[in-house]
Amino acid sequence: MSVGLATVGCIMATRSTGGSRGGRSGRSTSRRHAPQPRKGAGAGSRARGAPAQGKTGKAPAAARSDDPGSRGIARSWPVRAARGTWMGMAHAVGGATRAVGPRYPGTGPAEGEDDVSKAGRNVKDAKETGPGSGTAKAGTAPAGATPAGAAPDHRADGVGFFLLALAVVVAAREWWGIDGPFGDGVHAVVAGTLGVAGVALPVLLVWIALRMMRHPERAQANGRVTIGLTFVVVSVCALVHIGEGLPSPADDGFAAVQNAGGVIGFLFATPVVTGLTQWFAIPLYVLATFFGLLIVTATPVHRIPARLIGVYDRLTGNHRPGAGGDEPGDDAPPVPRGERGERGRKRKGVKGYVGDEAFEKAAFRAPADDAGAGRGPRPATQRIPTGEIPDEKGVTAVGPGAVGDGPAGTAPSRKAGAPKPPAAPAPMPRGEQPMFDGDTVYLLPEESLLVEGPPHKKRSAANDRVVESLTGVFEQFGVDAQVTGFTRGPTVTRYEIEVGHKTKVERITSLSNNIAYAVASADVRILAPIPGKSAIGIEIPNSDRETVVLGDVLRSSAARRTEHPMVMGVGKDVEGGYVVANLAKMPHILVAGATGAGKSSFINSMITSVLMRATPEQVRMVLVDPKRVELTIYEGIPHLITPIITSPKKAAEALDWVVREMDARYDDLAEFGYKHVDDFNAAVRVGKVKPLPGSERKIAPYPYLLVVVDELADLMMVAPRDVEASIQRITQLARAAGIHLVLATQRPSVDVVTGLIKANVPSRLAFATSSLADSRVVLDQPGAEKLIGQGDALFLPMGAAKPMRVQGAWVTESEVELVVEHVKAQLKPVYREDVAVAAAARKQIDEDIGDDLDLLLQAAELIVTTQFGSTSMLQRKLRVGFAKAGRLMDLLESREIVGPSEGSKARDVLVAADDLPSALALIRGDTTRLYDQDEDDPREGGAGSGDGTGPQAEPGPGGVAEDEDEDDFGGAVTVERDIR
Ligand SMILES: Nc1ncnc2c1ncn2[C@@H]1O[C@H](COP(=O)(O)OP(=O)(O)OP(=O)(O)O)[C@@H](O)[C@H]1O
Repeated sequence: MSVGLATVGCIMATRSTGGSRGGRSGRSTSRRHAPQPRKGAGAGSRARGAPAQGKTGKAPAAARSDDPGSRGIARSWPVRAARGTWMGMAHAVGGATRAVGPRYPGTGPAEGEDDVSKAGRNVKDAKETGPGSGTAKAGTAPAGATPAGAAPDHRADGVGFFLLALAVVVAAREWWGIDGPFGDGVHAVVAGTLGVAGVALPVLLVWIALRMMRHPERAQANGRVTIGLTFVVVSVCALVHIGEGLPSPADDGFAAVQNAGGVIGFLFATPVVTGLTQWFAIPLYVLATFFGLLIVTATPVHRIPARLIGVYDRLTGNHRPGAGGDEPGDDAPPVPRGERGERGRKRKGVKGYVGDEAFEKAAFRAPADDAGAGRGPRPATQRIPTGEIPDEKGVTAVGPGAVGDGPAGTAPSRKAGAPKPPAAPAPMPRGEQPMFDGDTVYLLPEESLLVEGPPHKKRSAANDRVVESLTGVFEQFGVDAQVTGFTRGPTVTRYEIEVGHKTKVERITSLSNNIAYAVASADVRILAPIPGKSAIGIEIPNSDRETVVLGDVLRSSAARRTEHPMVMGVGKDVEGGYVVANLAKMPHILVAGATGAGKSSFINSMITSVLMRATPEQVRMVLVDPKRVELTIYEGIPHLITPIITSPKKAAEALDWVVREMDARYDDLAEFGYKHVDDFNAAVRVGKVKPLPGSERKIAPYPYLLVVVDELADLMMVAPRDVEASIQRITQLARAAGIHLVLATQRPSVDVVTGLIKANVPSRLAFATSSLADSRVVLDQPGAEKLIGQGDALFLPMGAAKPMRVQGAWVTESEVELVVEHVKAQLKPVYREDVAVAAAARKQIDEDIGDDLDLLLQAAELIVTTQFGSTSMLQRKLRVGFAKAGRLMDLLESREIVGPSEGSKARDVLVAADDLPSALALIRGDTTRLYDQDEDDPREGGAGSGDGTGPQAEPGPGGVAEDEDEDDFGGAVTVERDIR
């Protein structure tokens, strides 16, 4: 526990703004060479840290601007003393300011932080230095941390203190009328500049100062506030000046200007009124004032009503669920990226992301004329509470960046000299979630780490040749049809054919072999008709195909439109639109395709997308890689909750752990009355979830858990029943618990992708399959057998009626390496020990069963469902010998599933068919599942009703969802039509 507490307090997730926004070089320089001071490190340590930059020959901008010492300017002692005194006073005032009012991680010791955690944090601070920071001192931040924001509270305190002093000076003259040459000078400046509005200046200065001191980390928000206030001040001065009759210094004297809108009022009001009359000027400046206030309060126009309700609730103390009043305001604790913008929203779907398309729907398409890549919100620097992972039955919850001193839970690192991973904390009572106190700064990887692809071609000579060939075929066979156009995708082009008045559509479909012959391609796919169009589509592979790079997909507006951490870049559709999907909305996906079709590449893109967009405290992963080669590159990333699992047996056990984790989450949801983990997290973040009386538990948000299995067949070979049962249980319930499965297989046969798995994994992605039968297993329809490999896929997200053809996004190994290097350099993984512990515990229970668990489960299921306790039936159905069947029967008897032997008669079956799940759970030794799911488990309701879209409630793939919009692939997917 103490180690857990010592781990981390909060992470500042910073999304770099890309090269175009500048500062990139400075940032990366500092990442590699300039360990920045952690919060709390004194100026001295900052100065000491700076020389470490010496390798590059110049210090990063942030360090240079922040630390005079780094500029090498020798200061005399009086200057240093004055500066030290000023900063000391400023920091004392700043600290006092932060100590007043609600606290949140990042601006001081969190509530409840104990000495141990503080001490632990200091240990961590001392240990954590970035790679390459050979000279880094204790107390320096991990490399890459807030270069521009080194000790933001120190700087902000200095500025804030100055503003406070200024406010006092202005108030002394403007409010209390202190006379004298100094006072007159102040009045001349204040009233001369702002006119009568200068009276409000002290209030404004105090407000800005307090804000800077209380939220030093919100550099960006402070910038926004400054812009908004500028609008307000200028507009108010202009309005006052108009109201006072537009005095001018030349005609009416400077005193008249001072008594009106000041120089600002004069400069902004006079030209507008002269040019456009005051009937235009007054509404203009009223609007500008209003606009400025919206900027200051970060209120989009459509959120004004919700904000007003929020203000009302705050004033009246009214706690309205889902209303703005309870939501974090500008001055409330910062909310993690992806969960912002929830103020004032009524709950509909997943709270906190209402209005976010990727959350509202499982799949969505952006219109073709959607703005291009590079637009949309760019996640900014922010501080977020670190990912404390809740535990199961006392499961230790540990988060990234923890530093311990024991060997347990060590993170295997492929890099020589990589920092030693921390020890896992001691187990805690069920549901306990240790808080992470202190500051850890985490930067999301820069987008520029992912390369840009070539611009998309809308037409090429190859397309013209195909049009000629198609026309030739129609002429040759006397079919009245013509090519009316085409849309070129990266891999295939869809040619649109319109048939003549009396021509049967079948005439075209029957020509498919001739068309394939004419265009010299075996992979011709005919859509008759193209959904939503009176035209036939003929998809023909491009002889000059293009690679879709992941970087472009993630930079597209479709991806930027949402900040959801589980949004991934899928690729491009057949019209060249970018496709992104929200894994949380899938909520589980089956990825299948023949060897070499592109599954692993897809999984790489998926994991890289998550690494690019999500902090370890937002998303944690369990990676299962029985092939042992595909995912090893991710070993040691802080998003991992357990080392990459390569043994199929262990993988089956890990799935079992996921079930337990899900159960633990559900217990919390039930206990605190929330239906979805997002609701729970939002409530935790605003302090609405309080530990039960007498409990010392510290409640923290749950991260999403992404479980990736890169070869389901290997798991199904070792423990089919167990794996199937775990998958079934996870997929049925896990959505509301924030747990999502990605199952990949190159053997989409019915023994691997069983009916049970299919029924519960609603989203499917089929790469080229080797047979039509495989396509049917994956998609419930043919089509995948005609795909051309190398990332060409049919994507059928949950709720979609028809699959969309996409070319999967491609990310090179070197890009992945860069991203992985970036995340690993910042935090070390902290593994959940209970994954292994649960497995060990189970082994003991199963000792007398030995390797027969799976057979025993099948036997129990057979006997209970048929209510017929016959050994020879077991022999027949399970294809086992007499001795084995007899042994199974004995085991079943020992577990009171069947009665004792009655000679040649069948044994009594003691368990009713309805109680089968409990009986199977008993055999597995899983006591947490000993309840009747259908009747007693409060969790069932939660799952289905989290947002009303549990897998069972949804139309499955192939099923037709109501309101199906052709362009709206069920909601998990966005397609952006800006073609690049
Ligand atoms: N999206 C893509 N864009 C371009 N090329 C791709 C894409 N996906 C896969 N490829 C090409 O296909 C090759 C095989 O892909 P990948 O390894 O992902 O297949 P796989 O289905 O995982 O095969 P296996 O099951 O054997 O691991 C890659 O090495 C690459 O050359």
